[in-house]
Amino acid sequence: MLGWSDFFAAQIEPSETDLAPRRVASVHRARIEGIDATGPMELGLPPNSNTADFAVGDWVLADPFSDMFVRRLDRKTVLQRRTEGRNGQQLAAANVDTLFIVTSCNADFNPGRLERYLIMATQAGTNPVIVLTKADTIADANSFEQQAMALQRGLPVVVLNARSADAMSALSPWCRAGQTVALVGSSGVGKSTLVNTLAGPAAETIQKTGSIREHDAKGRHTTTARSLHAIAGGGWVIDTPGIRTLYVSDVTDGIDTLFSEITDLAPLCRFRDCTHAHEPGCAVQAAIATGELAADRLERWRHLLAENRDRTPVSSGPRGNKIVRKNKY
Ligand SMILES: Nc1nc2c(ncn2[C@@H]2O[C@H](COP(=O)(O)OP(=O)(O)OP(=O)(O)O)[C@@H](O)[C@H]2O)c(=O)[nH]1
Ligand SMILES: [Zn+2]
Repeated sequence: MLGWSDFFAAQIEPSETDLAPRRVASVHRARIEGIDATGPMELGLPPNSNTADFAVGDWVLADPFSDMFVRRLDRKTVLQRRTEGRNGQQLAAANVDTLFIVTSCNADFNPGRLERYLIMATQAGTNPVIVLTKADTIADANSFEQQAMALQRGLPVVVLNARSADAMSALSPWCRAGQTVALVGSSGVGKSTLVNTLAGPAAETIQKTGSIREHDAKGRHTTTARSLHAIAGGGWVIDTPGIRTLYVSDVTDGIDTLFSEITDLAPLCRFRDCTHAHEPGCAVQAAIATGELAADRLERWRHLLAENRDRTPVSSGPRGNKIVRKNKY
């Protein structure tokens, strides 16, 4: 239910069996909303807690009667976005199994941008899937599909018309019971259309029963939108504004995975610290000379490495978002 799995169940201590697991459905400045099999509820937070420590998709343990928050469970995956503020990272979504990287069969298609999304997905610990929308608007989507497949080894690529009923079945392998998906991509590529297709009638039901009416600090009535939606068949889709566009920083592992054909060649270079730029005996340059590796691919690898170096704070501690950080509760 709700994406609960052994990974989370195993974290519950014997003393915690009376507590209720709840999933974070939306995060606001002063409060968070949870959801369980019985429906949505507001989660009570201890004084001085910071809602920025929570992400949509988090699993928490709460008192089943008061809905008081007790403890957040370790995350399986976490998607973060870089910000100018405080510690430079903002939580976008947690426990996302599959990230649909959405682009369309037109001018939006940009290998460089897709590579950034792929890096981010790997870094967060989620499985990327490229979703190519608007296949119905061109005669042959094959060249887009081929280009997308060339981006990373073993990368699933789905070509579809987001507005057709087939879109649901095309994406269903990643939306099974207990699975959580999220979508990223630029404006207008069809993310909302896909969320509607996936969450469809279920989203409306939740929206109807779920919109919590309450008083904000000034005593006004506010209604808030949920960011976690049920998919027919038991999966969940996270759709928060914060997750729709994300940036690259501190992503060395993701870059290595994305450019594995370059990473694999590096040990064959004469110099161990070869930059693959001008050194003699460079296996990467040799692969470019034979046409085995595309020169623009190496160029983008170099660019992303440099960008990552510039943007990653030196004192950032253990690398990667994948590492479950000790939380303060
Ligand atoms: N023909 C066709 N139209 C599509 C397809 N996917 C989306 N559209 C249309 O493209 C427009 C933009 O789609 P949205 O779903 O709003 O795009 P979005 O990614 O959510 O955009 P933002 O909300 O700005 O991030 C809408 O008019 C959709 O109906 C598709 O596969 N084929
Ligand atoms: Zn080299």
